[in-house]
Amino acid sequence: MKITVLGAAGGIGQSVSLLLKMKLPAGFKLALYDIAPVTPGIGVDLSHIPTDVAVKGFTGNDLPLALEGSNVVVICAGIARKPGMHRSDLFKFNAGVIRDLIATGAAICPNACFCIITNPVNSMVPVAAEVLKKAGVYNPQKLFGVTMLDVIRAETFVAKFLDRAAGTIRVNVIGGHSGQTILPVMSQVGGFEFTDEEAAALVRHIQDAGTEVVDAKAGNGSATLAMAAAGYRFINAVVRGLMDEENVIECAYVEGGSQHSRFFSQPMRLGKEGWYKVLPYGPLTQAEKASLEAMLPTLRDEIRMGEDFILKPELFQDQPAEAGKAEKK
Ligand SMILES: NC(=O)c1ccc[n+]([C@@H]2O[C@H](COP(=O)([O-])OP(=O)(O)OC[C@H]3O[C@@H](n4cnc5c(N)ncnc54)[C@H](O)[C@@H]3O)[C@@H](O)[C@H]2O)c1
Ligand SMILES: O=C(O)C[C@H](O)C(=O)O
Repeated sequence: MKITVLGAAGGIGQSVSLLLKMKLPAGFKLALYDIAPVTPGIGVDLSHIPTDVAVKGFTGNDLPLALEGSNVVVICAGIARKPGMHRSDLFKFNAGVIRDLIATGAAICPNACFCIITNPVNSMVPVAAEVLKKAGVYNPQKLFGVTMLDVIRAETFVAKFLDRAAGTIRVNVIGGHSGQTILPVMSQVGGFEFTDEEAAALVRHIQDAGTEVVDAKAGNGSATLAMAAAGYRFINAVVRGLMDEENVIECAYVEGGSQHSRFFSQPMRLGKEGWYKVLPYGPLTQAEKASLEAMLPTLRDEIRMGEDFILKPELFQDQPAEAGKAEKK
């Protein structure tokens, strides 16, 4: 099996590539691509780690070589937030990056699973879907927005709050990956009932965690290391599904599993052909139902923006590639 990381020279790209090189099963191939000319060197560097995962870095015009024969394509290419920015401020620049990378993926490895980390995830996945559709190769079961970072944050913060060992708590996070569209389902955390105030404080922390990192890094990027850990957990789940392991369940942002919006994040079973069954996340409390209803207009607008970028490109011609609004809480 072959995994390709696009944006592999970046903060997430290098860290997730290290995890993949160290943890993928023997016999796997790992291809790294980035426009940064250092990428072949990153491949050489990683190749000195004693695991039986063959790794090679590509740059420039060699994107097709990096994608050739790929089963899983991980995309973390593009720009990241600086303090004061909303994820949607990355839209125009990153939408162009996703459009071009996915177009090549559609031509070279149309049957791969495409896992999109690049922000704003809520809009980048619809961009990718429309490009794949135009190319006649769209399979909704193989296109994922990676929302796993919200899940690992939720699991970390809740375990700490409950004074439980890290890694012993499971939390589903539904919706999308920006501000109020991130909805951790606190009412379904096994074995504990939060008060409304406790649940609201934990939800706020999870929703604001990306901004917390952006502010703490003070202009030098956003989350990379926790994202790499989350990315590895998700890619590993996709791979285990492709290898026909049973009962592989994670949350991801996909098309076709929800009545709420065209794309929606929720728990799902992964298998030989990508995800194949979304799973219930349990009954929501009144407060959670209200939060879900409140997020839907934003989520649907962010989805429409991604679709329009491909279907109505004229709408975007006069916009600057990067604006600078404050992140909405
Ligand atoms: N889904 C999530 O939960 C999540 C979490 C953290 C960050 N992100 C997003 O991931 C993206 C990457 O973040 P980062 O911190 O690694 O950024 P980074 O700037 O460190 O790395 C981005 C890399 O992309 C490369 N790149 C740019 N255009 C490219 C292209 N056309 N082809 C190939 N490579 C290209 C750059 O050269 C750079 O190496 C950002 O959009 C960020 O907002 C998402
Ligand atoms: O917040 C960001 O811009 C990066 C990422 O989406 C995160 O949640 O950390």
